[in-house]
Amino acid sequence: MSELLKIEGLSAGYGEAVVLQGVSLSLAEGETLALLGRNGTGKTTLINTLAGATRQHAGTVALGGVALHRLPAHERAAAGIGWVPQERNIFKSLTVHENLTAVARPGRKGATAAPWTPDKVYAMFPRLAERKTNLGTQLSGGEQQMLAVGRALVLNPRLLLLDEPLEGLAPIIVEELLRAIRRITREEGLSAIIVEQHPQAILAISDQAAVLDRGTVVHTGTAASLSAQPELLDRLLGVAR
Ligand SMILES: Nc1ncnc2c1ncn2[C@@H]1O[C@H](COP(=O)(O)OP(=O)(O)OP(=O)(O)O)[C@@H](O)[C@H]1O
Repeated sequence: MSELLKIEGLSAGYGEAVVLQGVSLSLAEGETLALLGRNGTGKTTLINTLAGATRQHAGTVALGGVALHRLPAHERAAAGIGWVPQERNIFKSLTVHENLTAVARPGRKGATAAPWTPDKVYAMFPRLAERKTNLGTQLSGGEQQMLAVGRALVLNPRLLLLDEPLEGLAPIIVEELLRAIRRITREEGLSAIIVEQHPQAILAISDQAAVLDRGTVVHTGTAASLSAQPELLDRLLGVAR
């Protein structure tokens, strides 16, 4: 499998504050990475850095051979980044359909799966199809999250970044989103990095896992092997047993 993402010696933060220090990670095309760690260990900062929303102090990030770290944030969607931030950031004054059509980009050359269009998003999330003409303000938290994921998909990204996509959602919606994420990554073959507080649910649908602690990578390996070692997982996440 060819390498899609290569992060080397990455240090980044906010203003003069350095949060990530010497982070190196790689991800193969078509794989999903579960990015885990206790609160405040730098997971969101890493996702935001890939999206170009932090200050990068050192290191390189290559996406499909393109030097992502040299691109301003507004050029990263064209380079292949589909970002679903923790705050969702949907356009609340636009309808569901307008949210999707406002950002849609054509599919990528050479992509094997059919390109993501608003209709393909509606087929994935029938709840959104029912709410096509509703404004962002009229959506539940789960519907907003589905729309945020859909909006990243219609960019036809090479790498989907999901920052705590299940946070604060009712169990039934969590199940629906997990099924959709599995379809997007497994059946559609889209590469993704998923930050989550529910490690087992995410490890079950990921290929690789990385754990951050105080802004550095303290563990990398396959998701299956970390999932099979609950004591190691608890230790890495600082959970008392
Ligand atoms: N906008 C910001 N300005 C300055 N410091 C920040 C900012 N956002 C986060 N930090 C700091 O960066 C560190 C890492 O935070 P980050 O949000 O990346 O962690 P996290 O692992 O995603 O945690 P959580 O699970 O709580 O979201 C924390 O010490 C936090 O206080």
